[in-house]
Amino acid sequence: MTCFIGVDVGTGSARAGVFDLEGTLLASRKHDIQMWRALGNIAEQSSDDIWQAVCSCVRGAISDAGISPQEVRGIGFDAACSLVALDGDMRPLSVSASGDVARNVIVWMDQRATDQAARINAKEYPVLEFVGGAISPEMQTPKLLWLRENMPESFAAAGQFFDLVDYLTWAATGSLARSCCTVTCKWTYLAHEDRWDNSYFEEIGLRELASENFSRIGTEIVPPGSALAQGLSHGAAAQMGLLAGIPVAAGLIDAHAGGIGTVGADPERGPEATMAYVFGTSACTMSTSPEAHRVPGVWGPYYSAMVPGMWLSEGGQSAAGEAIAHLVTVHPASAEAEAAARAEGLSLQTYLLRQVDRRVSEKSEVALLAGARVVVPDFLGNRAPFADPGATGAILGLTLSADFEDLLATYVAAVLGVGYGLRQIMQAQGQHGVRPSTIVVSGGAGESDTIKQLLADSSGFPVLSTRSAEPVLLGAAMLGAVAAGAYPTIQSAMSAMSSVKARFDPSSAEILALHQKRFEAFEMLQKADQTVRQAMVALPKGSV
Ligand SMILES: Nc1ncnc2c1ncn2[C@@H]1O[C@H](COP(=O)(O)OP(=O)(O)O)[C@@H](O)[C@H]1O
Ligand SMILES: O=C(CO)[C@@H](O)[C@@H](O)COP(=O)(O)O
Repeated sequence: MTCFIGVDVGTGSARAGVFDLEGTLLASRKHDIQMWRALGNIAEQSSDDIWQAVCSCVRGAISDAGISPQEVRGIGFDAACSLVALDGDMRPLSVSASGDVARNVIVWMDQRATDQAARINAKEYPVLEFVGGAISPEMQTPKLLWLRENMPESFAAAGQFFDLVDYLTWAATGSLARSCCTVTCKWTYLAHEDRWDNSYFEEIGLRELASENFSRIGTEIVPPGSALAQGLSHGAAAQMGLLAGIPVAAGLIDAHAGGIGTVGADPERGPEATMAYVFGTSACTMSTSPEAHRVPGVWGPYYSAMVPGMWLSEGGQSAAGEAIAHLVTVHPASAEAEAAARAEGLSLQTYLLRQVDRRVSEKSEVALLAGARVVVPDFLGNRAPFADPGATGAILGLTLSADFEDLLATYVAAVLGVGYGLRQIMQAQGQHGVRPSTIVVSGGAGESDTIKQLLADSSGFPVLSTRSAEPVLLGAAMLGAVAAGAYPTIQSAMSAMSSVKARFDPSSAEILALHQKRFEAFEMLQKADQTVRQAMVALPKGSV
């Protein structure tokens, strides 16, 4: 048999899947990864912990698939866009105020660099035109500047700074090559001109990186799917239970792997008409077009960062699945629901979804269970379309009810809030020429048909699901298949390995009218958040 392995490292877990040449999933494994959180939206991880989780998943998936290591012909990686620091001997280098060497990863959602991002955005650097008009504190150059300013010894001692997926491919092969996807989307590399912008680094305060010719952040920039070095190293092969020398592909950011794993599923429409919605801890909208579109607040346009040769516009919601998880966990009925979920061997969210399904005859009627509760899930700021990292979450329609039905109302309202955020991004993109006609969903929070119907109704766009239950992992495996030469291009792997399974059209006019009203309430509440925050800034320090 000819098999490919896809590895996906999200915010909360690492997963590995074994796929055949047609993209059928033979087996997968998941392993949670550790995260340290602290006040001020600090979020740190350990690259060693992540690597161990990856190796354990790969070993487990091969064993579950019942295949021999000889049958694995290629391996591809994707990961959330966290920043990894290694010292001159390529060992973990702490990025943490705790000094703990294990904490050498600044997670993408960490907002320590908010001031640095604001200072960068106060000037009109040309590179900002290729990140939606404003750099986000989630991206790497503000984070590097934070390190330079707050931990100068660590900054100086660093041997390499990697985006997480480039770290993983280095750990697998020893190659220091960076994927064009990571450096373009998160590090301000200008892929359409094949260059870094020296003056940007010199002016923002990262002069050293430019004067060393970018040797610590990437000098060899390669397309995703390129075969790296001599393939899997002996050391990595032993840890994964694979053969040394298997082709290893340059990787993708996780959202982009979700895009590759889904947007080719409908070959008649093509990637341009189909937008990927990758709904996990965060949510990302991935739209491609042959020409560059500048959409304020939507990241990009990024050249060749997802589908080769196409421009990418990337909208996002920093807290999506995470916002839903947060709200249901803090609800008074959560302990009771957790216990019931545990008894059925389900996660709390899956249990709630099953309970919701039991209460309606049509999926679209689930929206009625939210009653007058409206949620704005901007708990980690608003990534798109407002590029406002200071935005906060809001909830309307609270009463003294604290029972299970009230928890279900909060759950449904939170899912719909994510859907209305998606609708706002679609509207903003549409005004600037990015107009996909359907949305294809991937990610752990978007797996169920009920959620897909709610997304179709709340956004107003038809939603597709793919045959693969694990499209993000599939996207990573496609990279492995391309690196192995099983497919000549990513596009050919996309159309051969994925296909559409089902379509969810927006529901009846009556249901859509309900969503229109709820969307208007959502926007009112979001506006109130902006107004209140502006008022708070005017108050004397310490009074709030
Ligand atoms: N039924 C559900 N309803 C809502 N959210 C869900 C559901 N199932 C999982 N999630 C959310 O999906 C997220 C995990 O998705 P996943 O794609 O694995 O994330 P990541 O790749 O970011 O680690 C979590 O935030 C979890 O709370
Ligand atoms: O920022 C990006 C994509 O650009 C993601 O890596 C980030 O949102 C994290 O994604 P997940 O929520 O872990 O799937």
